[in-house]
Amino acid sequence: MLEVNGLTKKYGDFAAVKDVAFSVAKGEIFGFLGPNGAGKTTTINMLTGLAKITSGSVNLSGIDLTRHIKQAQQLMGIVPDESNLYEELDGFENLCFCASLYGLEKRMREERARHLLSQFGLADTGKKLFKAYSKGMKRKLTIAAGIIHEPKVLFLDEPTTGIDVASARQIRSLIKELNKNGTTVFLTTHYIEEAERLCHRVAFIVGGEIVRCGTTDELMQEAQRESIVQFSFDGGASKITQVIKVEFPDYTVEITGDNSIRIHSPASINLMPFMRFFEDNGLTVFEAKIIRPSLEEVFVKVTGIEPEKMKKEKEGRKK
Ligand SMILES: Nc1ncnc2c1ncn2[C@@H]1O[C@H](COP(=O)(O)OP(=O)(O)OP(=O)(O)O)[C@@H](O)[C@H]1O
Repeated sequence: MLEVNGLTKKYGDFAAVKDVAFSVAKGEIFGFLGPNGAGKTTTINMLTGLAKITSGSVNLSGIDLTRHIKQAQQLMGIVPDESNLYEELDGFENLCFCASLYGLEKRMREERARHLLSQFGLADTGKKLFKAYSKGMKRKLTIAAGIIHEPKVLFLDEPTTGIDVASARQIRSLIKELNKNGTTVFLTTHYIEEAERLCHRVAFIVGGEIVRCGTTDELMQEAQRESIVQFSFDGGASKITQVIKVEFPDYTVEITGDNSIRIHSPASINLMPFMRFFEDNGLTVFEAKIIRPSLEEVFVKVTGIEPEKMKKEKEGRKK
């Protein structure tokens, strides 16, 4: 759906985005994750025709963006981080106006506007002026406006930054729903949990460069230095630990609760011998869970950037 090669943006001598390459498949949610000033907005602006490309190529569904931007924009929904809607129009009017820009006829645009207001939980506020909306409501209406013409690809710049937790959760599930219904999504975020929960594939961007790119599973494998399995069972953990250490001397055993332990190994762990062992010792296993590293661990390992710092910087700036 989207093929990007050698994408570069220079402001004078300063390269904000350097030789970036990636592709997004149809039906994917692809995320750009990075700290302040990493080049996320600059990239999304180039991909959507809002900023001039210094060099490189972008191909959207077979259309060369540098040559046919208007044609490509028909396929795009664009949701900037700062809303571009009109303060003096109400919710319904804003949506109808956006629909008219895409050439939808009156009956169709009113139908779409009503449908979207209801889908985004804004049906009661359709007659309220945009300037009277809360931040969360503003963001939701801006997203609704971005999909008024049912785009094939939706570009979202920091969709949940600076809004309340409940609205952010609602927006994430709306994005998932849109994606389930066939919309390909490209988003930027500085929230690691958001990238982990929402995206099929993620690129880490730092200093204008992609430093890693892959599915969340692929990225996590990199931080996986050992295999870990957690067993929960109906017996005392400390007592059985001594026996396990004798029976399985090659594994490290860690007590994680009164009735749970973790087995660590540099190689992959075969569960069956452990299940048999618990059974032979008269214990019932409730759960055997493979413990994986989080995307946060991977991000810190690859970039050396502390996620909390990244979040605080951003939240501070938005206030
Ligand atoms: N118009 C401009 N002129 C000069 N430099 C710019 C301009 N716009 C952005 N930059 C610089 O380009 C770099 C990337 O900025 P960009 O806004 O793309 O980062 P970002 O990852 O979106 O950051 P944030 O999360 O803070 O929005 C930054 O160093 C920024 O200062």
